Amino acid sequence: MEFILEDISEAEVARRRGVYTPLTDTVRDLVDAVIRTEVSEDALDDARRRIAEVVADLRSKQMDGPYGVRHTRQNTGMAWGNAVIGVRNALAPPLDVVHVDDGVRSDFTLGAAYEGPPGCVHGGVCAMLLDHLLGNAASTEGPCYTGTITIRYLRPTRLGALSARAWVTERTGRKLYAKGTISDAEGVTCEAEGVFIVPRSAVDTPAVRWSQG
Ligand SMILES: CCCCCCCCCCCC(=O)SCCNC(=O)CCNC(=O)[C@H](O)C(C)(C)COP(=O)(O)OP(=O)(O)OC[C@H]1O[C@@H](n2cnc3c(N)ncnc32)[C@H](O)[C@@H]1OP(=O)(O)O
Repeated sequence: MEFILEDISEAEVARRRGVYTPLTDTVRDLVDAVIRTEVSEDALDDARRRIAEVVADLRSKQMDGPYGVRHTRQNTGMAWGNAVIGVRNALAPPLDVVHVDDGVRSDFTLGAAYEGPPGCVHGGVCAMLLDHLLGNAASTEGPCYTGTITIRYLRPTRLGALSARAWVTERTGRKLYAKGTISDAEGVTCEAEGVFIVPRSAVDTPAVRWSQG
């Protein structure tokens, strides 16, 4: 696992973000539209053909593997393929994670693409978001990885406007213990606790700032 130096200015990071964000937002909109469309089957076939053309255009010049986790010389992180926060990943809600006094928080909306039980968020999606947030809270001094995480689902999390927070409760050597919650307007729907570990191999890694560029 290697972090990649993207040797560009902060202004260039912002410029690229401005280019990719609307594209990813449109693809996210496409995913929602496909789930909820009720147009005729002929219209669906026509849509499929036009979308396939766009896919072929995008594939005409492509990197070999995943985007990776990049960072600038100023240590701004560019995890743009990330499943939770990726600027270029339409599968990501995406979460905009904000650092607060006691950890991190994020306000976000989950739509039809995240459904598990009827009208509710898939439990695995809740786990993924909490894993990221707890990991982000624990990664303030450098990257750390989930060792063990436990989720307790207190009641169904309805699709719609949600917020989440995470904070570190304890540190022992390379192990950071963190907790977090997802809440709707009525309060906490699920909570998590986990152990996040700064891997031996990462001790010499330059501390990438664990926030999005
Ligand atoms: C740019 C914006 C992005 C911003 C993004 C920021 C947030 C990103 C968060 C993403 C979170 C993820 O999804 S991370 C991806 C999912 N996680 C992974 O893939 C991790 C896979 N596992 C590993 O790589 C490894 O097993 C590690 C790193 C977890 C541990 O390896 P290690 O470094 O060799 O650790 P080791 O010396 O054996 O053990 C150190 C101590 O940790 C304990 N320990 C070891 N493994 C575990 C474990 N699974 N659960 C509990 N505790 C454990 C040991 O007992 C020991 O305790 P003691 O004897 O010292 O008491």
